Amino acid sequence: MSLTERPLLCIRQFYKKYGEGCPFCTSSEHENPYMEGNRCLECRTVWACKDLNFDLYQGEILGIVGESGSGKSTLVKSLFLNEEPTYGEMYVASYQDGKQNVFHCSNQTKRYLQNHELGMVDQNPYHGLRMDYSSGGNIAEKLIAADYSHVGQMVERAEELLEKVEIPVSRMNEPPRTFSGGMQQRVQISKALANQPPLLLLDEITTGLDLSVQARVLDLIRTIQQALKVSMIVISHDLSVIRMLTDRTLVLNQGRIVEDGLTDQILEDPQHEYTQLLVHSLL
Ligand SMILES: Nc1ncnc2c1ncn2[C@@H]1O[C@H](COP(=O)(O)OP(=O)(O)OP(=O)(O)O)[C@@H](O)[C@H]1O
Repeated sequence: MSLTERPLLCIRQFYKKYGEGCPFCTSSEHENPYMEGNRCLECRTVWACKDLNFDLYQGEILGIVGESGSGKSTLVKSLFLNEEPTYGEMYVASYQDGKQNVFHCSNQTKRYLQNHELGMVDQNPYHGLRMDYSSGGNIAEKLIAADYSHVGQMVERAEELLEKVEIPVSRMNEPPRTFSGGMQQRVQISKALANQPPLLLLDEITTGLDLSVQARVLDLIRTIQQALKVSMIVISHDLSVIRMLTDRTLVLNQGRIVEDGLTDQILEDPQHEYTQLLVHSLL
């Protein structure tokens, strides 16, 4: 894969706390005696993400792996601009030449970025789709948000997208609630791709699916990535998903990045004790 020199996305000094914080837990020391995991024993604030820094390059698939509670969902919600970080910077190369911290933008600008620059597939299709709209209607909603107005063009684009995710176009008028879990995830993927975002966020997208259905969804993601060269961030607790999809991986533990590197290297020769436990399935 050829990576351009300039990252598509930069995250700097990203922090998210739930709670007020206190002088005991705001210390940046790694071995803070007032902390139990990511929770402050004094004020009970949870530091869900602490000092995260990373870049994502054009066409790259970056994995973020960690056990339950390590901060993955908190991070991805902020990357999709649905949640304010406590502190931090996010730069998107295609917006203001990558010079504006988008966390500080107005809500209107954040909506613009969600509609034009970002796509998100939620672990729960009930959060990502309107279950009572038709599948085509779900895609049309995203197309309208991305400034499409011509009905014929929207129908054509919805058909094209459903074909891409292997949903029969004949089922375009059916609501996702009548679909299987794997089909619902595929409708979510087609909706997320509708505005041709340069960056797609995938949050635990195979959770709750049968193994064979999981394999089909993962295959589809790979095919789409190869065809469209869209950059992706894949959040998962499942190393087989990370192994199958990603080029590079960040390992999150209690809100901090404890290891990062090429996925193959991390899986074959993990350096950090936590990654070693994760890789050897001891967590
Ligand atoms: N709204 C909230 N209020 C308080 N604490 C929260 C809130 N949301 C998340 N947390 C805490 O932040 C930490 C990180 O949670 P997060 O959901 O980001 O983890 P995760 O890695 O995505 O876990 P999972 O895989 O189980 O979804 C956890 O300790 C969680 O309890």
